[in-house]
Amino acid sequence: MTSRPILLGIVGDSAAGKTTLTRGIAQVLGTDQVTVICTDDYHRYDRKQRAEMGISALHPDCNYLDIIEQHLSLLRQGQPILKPIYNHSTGSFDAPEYIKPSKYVIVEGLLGYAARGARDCFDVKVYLAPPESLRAQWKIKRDTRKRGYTEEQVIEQLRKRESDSEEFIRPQRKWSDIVVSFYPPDDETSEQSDLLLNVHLVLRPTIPHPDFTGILNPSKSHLSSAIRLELDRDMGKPVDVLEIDGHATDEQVKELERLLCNEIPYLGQFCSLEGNQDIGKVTGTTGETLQSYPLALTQLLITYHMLKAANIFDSAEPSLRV
Ligand SMILES: Nc1ncnc2c1ncn2[C@@H]1O[C@H](COP(=O)(O)OP(=O)(O)OP(=O)(O)O)[C@@H](O)[C@H]1O
Ligand SMILES: O=C(CO)[C@H](O)[C@H](O)COP(=O)(O)O
Repeated sequence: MTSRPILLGIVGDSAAGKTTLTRGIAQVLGTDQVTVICTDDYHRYDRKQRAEMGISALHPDCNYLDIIEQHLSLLRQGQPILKPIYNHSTGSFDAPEYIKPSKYVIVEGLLGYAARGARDCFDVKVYLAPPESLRAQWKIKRDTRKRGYTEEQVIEQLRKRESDSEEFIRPQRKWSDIVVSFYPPDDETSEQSDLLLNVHLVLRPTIPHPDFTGILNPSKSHLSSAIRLELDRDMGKPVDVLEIDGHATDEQVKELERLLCNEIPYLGQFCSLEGNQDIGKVTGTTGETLQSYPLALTQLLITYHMLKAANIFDSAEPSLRV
């Protein structure tokens, strides 16, 4: 088993779903085994300074990318870091904290793949790319409920940041091993459809993915109404695409979970239909907690890659989680 920490990158624009995805993966791996770092902590300027300078948090010049590179490299070697803290409530910085990496380190944020030295530190790289209309809906909901903004302020911020999103955030998609896009069926964007979101997973051949070819077996044709494996192109490069629809039945989800867990039985105990209560959880429109199968399966797939990178192949025992 690999003794250094395993690093997972989760990159995407603001409110693309990084924290939501991270939470479920950390639960599967064991929260005591996971260190989560958010690269918002490496903003160079506080909120007031950014407003005065007319620079957005998405701009590389607005972030200490060199310190991110250095810290990721230290974490990968198992060394501790003194991490800054950006406080989203006050818009300024708190005293830094001393962080020792656990067995797994999840680094989520806006610009994780912008510098080569940083992206080379990751064992698994994920990029989140929901349709912009859905991201705007998520951002309005999150920023008005949890970050004290009005809806008008969030819409204006999205408008002002669009050019930086296009120039600095979206190009990072090309460095990822997996592109995750949750999307509403039939272009429907009503909040009620959150639980029924489909997921489109781009699987680049930059890491070895689980053997999903069972899906193509004629004996599994009943899966195709909700689960499909296809060949496509992403940013001009050939890729496999796994589609999981929000309306997948328990039986279809179980079959996909079996394929996923075939190589790593340890993962089996976290399958969403085998009694796991935590994976795939999302907060619904009125604050209630709901479970999404496409989200659960996405979290399982990414966890599969973390365990593979750690070289845990077939243990059913949490005791292996050193
Ligand atoms: N897969 C999903 N299904 C349903 N809703 C989701 C999903 N992912 C995210 N959301 C919604 O979007 C909101 C924003 O997501 P989240 O906080 O995970 O984004 P983020 O990328 O971490 O944002 P930031 O970088 O701005 O901190 C969540 O509060 C949740 O309501
Ligand atoms: O894009 C963001 C990532 O969450 C934030 O907007 C960024 O961190 C700046 O924060 P604030 O809204 O506190 O000024």
